[in-house]
Amino acid sequence: SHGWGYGPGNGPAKWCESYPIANGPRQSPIDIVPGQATYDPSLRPLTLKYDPTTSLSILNNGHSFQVDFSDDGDKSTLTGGPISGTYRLKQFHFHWGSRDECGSEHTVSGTKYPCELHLVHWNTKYPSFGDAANQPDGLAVVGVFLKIGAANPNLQKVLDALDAIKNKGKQTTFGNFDPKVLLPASLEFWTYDGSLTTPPLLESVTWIVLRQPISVSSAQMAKFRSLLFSPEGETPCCMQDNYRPPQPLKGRKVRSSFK
Ligand SMILES: COc1ccc(N2C[C@H](O)c3cc(S(N)(=O)=O)sc3S2(=O)=O)cc1
Ligand SMILES: [Zn+2]
Repeated sequence: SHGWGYGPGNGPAKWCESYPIANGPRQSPIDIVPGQATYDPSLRPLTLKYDPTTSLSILNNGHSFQVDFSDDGDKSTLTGGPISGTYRLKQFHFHWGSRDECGSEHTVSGTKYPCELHLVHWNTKYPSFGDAANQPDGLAVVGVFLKIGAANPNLQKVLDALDAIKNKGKQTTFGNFDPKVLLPASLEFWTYDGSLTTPPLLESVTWIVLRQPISVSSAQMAKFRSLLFSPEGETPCCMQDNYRPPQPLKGRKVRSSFK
C-alpha cells in the first residue's frame, strides 16, 4: 500500500491526508529561536539513568533505524527536567539528510544539523507505551543534535551494526549498549509541548532538546546513508532525508533550562 514516507508522493506535505492532526496545534519539530525562549528557573536538572542490560535489538523500520530497550521495569529512566514522575526508555533512533547541510528535524534559528538523535521515553503513570502514546503527557523525547567534526567513537558500535540491517524489516540483536555515551557533556535543554514527528503524529510528546550537540564525522554520516528504505528484493532506495521540516509554533512557549 501507499504508506507514508519521505518521498515526493508520500512525504511530510502529504501526511495530513491520512493524519489530519498533521495540522494540529502542537506539532513537531519546530524552529527553536534561543532569543525567544524563556528561562524557567523552576525546571529541574535532567536525570537520565540508563542500564546497558536493557538494550535488546536494532531494527530497520523502513523510515529510520531504532535500538529497542526492554521497558518492563524502571532500569532505564528519565526523570527531572520539565516532567513529573518517571518515564521509561523505549527506543532511540535518528533522522538525517542526504548531505551534511541538512537532516535534523528541530532547527536552531533556522540552522539545520546533519543529524538528530531521539531518545523516546513513556510515562509510567500509564499501564503501557501504547496507552501513554495517546496521552498529552504520555511521552518525553530527548533530542540531541549531531554536528560535523571529529569521528564519534561512541557512535561506532551503532554504525557497525548497520550492515546487518540494510533493508526495511531487518533486525539483529544489540545488547549491552549504554545510550548515555551518546549524550553531550552539558544537559542544558530547551523544552516545549509537541508531537511525534512521524505518523501517527500524536500530540503526546514533551520535547526536551539538548543545547549542546555531539560530534559526527562526514564519513560516519555516509554510513547512515548506506541504509535502505526498501525491503530486500525491491529497487534499492537510500535511507536519507528522513526528517520532517519545522512546524508552526501556534502560540506555544519554548522554555530553557539555562540563562
Ligand atoms: C500509538 O501509536 C504509536 C505511537 C508511537 C509510535 N512510534 C513510532 C514513531 O515513528 C515515532 C516517532 C517518534 S519521534 N521522531 O521521536 O517523534 S517516537 C515514535 S514511537 O516509537 O513512539 C508508533 C505508534
Ligand atoms: Zn524521531
